[in-house]
Amino acid sequence: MESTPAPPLLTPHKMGQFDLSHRHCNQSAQFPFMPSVVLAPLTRQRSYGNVPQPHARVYYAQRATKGGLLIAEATGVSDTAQGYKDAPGVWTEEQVDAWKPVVDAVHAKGALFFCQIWHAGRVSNYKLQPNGQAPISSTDKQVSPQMSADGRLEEFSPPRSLAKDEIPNVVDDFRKAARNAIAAGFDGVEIHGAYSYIIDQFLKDSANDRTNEYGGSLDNRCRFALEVVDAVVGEVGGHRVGIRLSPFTDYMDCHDSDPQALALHLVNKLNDYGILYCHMIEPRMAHVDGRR
Ligand SMILES: Cc1cc2nc3c(=O)[nH]c(=O)nc-3n(C[C@H](O)[C@H](O)[C@H](O)COP(=O)(O)O)c2cc1C
Repeated sequence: MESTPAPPLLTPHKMGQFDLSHRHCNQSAQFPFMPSVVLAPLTRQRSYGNVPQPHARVYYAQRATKGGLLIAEATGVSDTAQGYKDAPGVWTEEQVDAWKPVVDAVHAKGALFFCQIWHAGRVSNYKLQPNGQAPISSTDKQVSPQMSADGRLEEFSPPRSLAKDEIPNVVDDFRKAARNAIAAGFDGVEIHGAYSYIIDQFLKDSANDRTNEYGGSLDNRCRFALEVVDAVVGEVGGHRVGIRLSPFTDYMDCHDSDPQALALHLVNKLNDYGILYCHMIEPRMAHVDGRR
């Protein structure tokens, strides 16, 4: 009987300074459905009051193995970052302290743990915002109501387009969140630049209607994303910074008229920052993927 070669999934892989026990394989003709053994970030909405709870230790430790890599669920960088009730944050001391035992539990199993730092931008509503204010974004265009996975109609509030002089504060929130994540013990951070949240809103021309240096040309639309990368790398070092991008997704009214040009422009620019990895959602997945 002909034997099929074993997929090289369980072979060690060096990712920068990190020794992983399993490869993060690409799809190939030989292995068309090659899975990844990195735990993808998955929003759980069980961090009551935006504070990680003791049950998160069990949840993440159950998914940790020696030399494995886990990416934590989208974790808010500030009190305006929230887009889902009870998503965790990493902007307060209480949140940082609450993450510590979760990170320790993952490390005790010998795995690596990155925190996905996130700002929802306009994918939010008044109820989730401090003092019931409008969500902030690249634009004041509202996301149209969307059907959620469980069949409910999700509604979003009209956002407020950030003034140019407010943008550095949001960039700084990402920087501080990265510092806090490292203080909590995470091995690194993944900047959430995908799936229609604030960074994606600046990147894509359906959601970025700005006319100043943060809108229009590719250079201008990528400016916010790259300022975030620069700030985060400056704070914690590129050797522990990854980014997730989805130029090809069309989700929450956030799409681009030329995603390939956007993707190429962005990854070329990212080369200047020496980051650890860029996880780009594949075009083939873009039409089926992207719940969050
Ligand atoms: C319930 C749920 C929550 C998710 N939360 C996040 C998240 O917090 N951050 C993120 O980048 N992606 C999130 N995603 C997207 C997943 O990480 C992943 O990209 C998607 O499920 C496709 O993965 P697959 O190709 O392995 O099925 C979420 C997906 C689901 C279904």
